[in-house]
Amino acid sequence: MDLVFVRGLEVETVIGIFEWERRISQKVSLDLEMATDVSRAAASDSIDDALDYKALGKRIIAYVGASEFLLVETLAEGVAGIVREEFKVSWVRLSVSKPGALRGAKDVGVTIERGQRPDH
Ligand SMILES: Nc1nc2c(c(=O)[nH]1)N=C([C@H](O)[C@@H](O)CO)CN2
Repeated sequence: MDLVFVRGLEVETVIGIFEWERRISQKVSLDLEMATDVSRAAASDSIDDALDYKALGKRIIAYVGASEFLLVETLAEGVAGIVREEFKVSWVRLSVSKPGALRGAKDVGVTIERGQRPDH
């Protein structure tokens, strides 16, 4: 199995369960790993045969930036759905973190996996 990954994708969005959080934007950071087979793209050297991380990143930035979820769980599920349905990805592992949301911790958040992970 091959992977295309995106690490540390930072987006400003409205997110959080507290009243003060509904009035501000906060930074979330996303890490994605997506199953793919890079051999066709490697053979053709064409972006048309590749899982385009630029197009994917732009779509996620637009989605996350416009969202107003309470929980990082809901945001993660929404992003995973877009990756799987719009970009035809069979398996994705996705972390959404909210840096600084917990005093004393560098990072908090969730990691989810969706879809069938291909055999190695
Ligand atoms: N499992 C979760 N726990 C918490 C979340 C969340 O989204 N998922 N959110 C909060 C607050 O919004 C917090 O981030 C504010 O600092 C608390 N726990």
